[in-house]
Amino acid sequence: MSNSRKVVKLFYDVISPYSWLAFEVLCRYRNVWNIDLKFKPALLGGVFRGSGNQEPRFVQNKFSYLIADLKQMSEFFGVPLNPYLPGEKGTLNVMRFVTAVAEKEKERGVLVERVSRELWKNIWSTHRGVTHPALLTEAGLRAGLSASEVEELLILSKSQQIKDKLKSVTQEALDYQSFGLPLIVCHVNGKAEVFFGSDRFELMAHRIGEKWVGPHPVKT
Ligand SMILES: N[C@@H](CCC(=O)N[C@@H](CS)C(=O)NCC(=O)O)C(=O)O
Repeated sequence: MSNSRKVVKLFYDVISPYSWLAFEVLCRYRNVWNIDLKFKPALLGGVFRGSGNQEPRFVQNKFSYLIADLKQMSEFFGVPLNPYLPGEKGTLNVMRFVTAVAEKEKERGVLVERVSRELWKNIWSTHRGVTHPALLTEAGLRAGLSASEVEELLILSKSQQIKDKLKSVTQEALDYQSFGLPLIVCHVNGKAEVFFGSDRFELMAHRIGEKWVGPHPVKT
């Protein structure tokens, strides 16, 4: 294996609980595996529309299975999500906000990580929701942004630049033939390898020449 770090892109939407699981595991492994983790905020609704897929909630048996599965995965992965049917009617404004944070800090990825986590908590831990601007502000403050920074990001999130950026990242996921999220794309020797879900890490690790030791790796 070469010493150069492998680029791993995580396409996610905070409406997706499985994306949260994948996000936390990759955040843990980025200090263990020789990877360069890139956050790619995308729109799950756009991925469903663009691929012709539909939300899992429309198939009752699938939905019931997902609730039970998420309870087990939450405990196994150590991510505090309480599965339920969220009332959110789409996360367009939310993911534009996350995109604005990601664009503002460019390569660093520190704030986008914190903001995304706070938004996931709002939907999936405390069930407070996220789409109302006041809830976005509150999550931004909890993530360590100042009130004026949040205000600036909310304005930026409505700009054409950010709308186009979210569209292009969602299209990038579709170009990798995504039909849902999370989508993890690893670049190995210049070739993209694509994995759907938070349950493909063993295979992914094998493909990038790393070792999967479960969802709680020991930090080095
Ligand atoms: N088996 C995957 C399931 C991931 C999943 O169900 N993702 C949802 C969004 S939270 C999705 O996009 N589903 C589309 C589909 O299953 O067709 C995992 O464990 O992560």
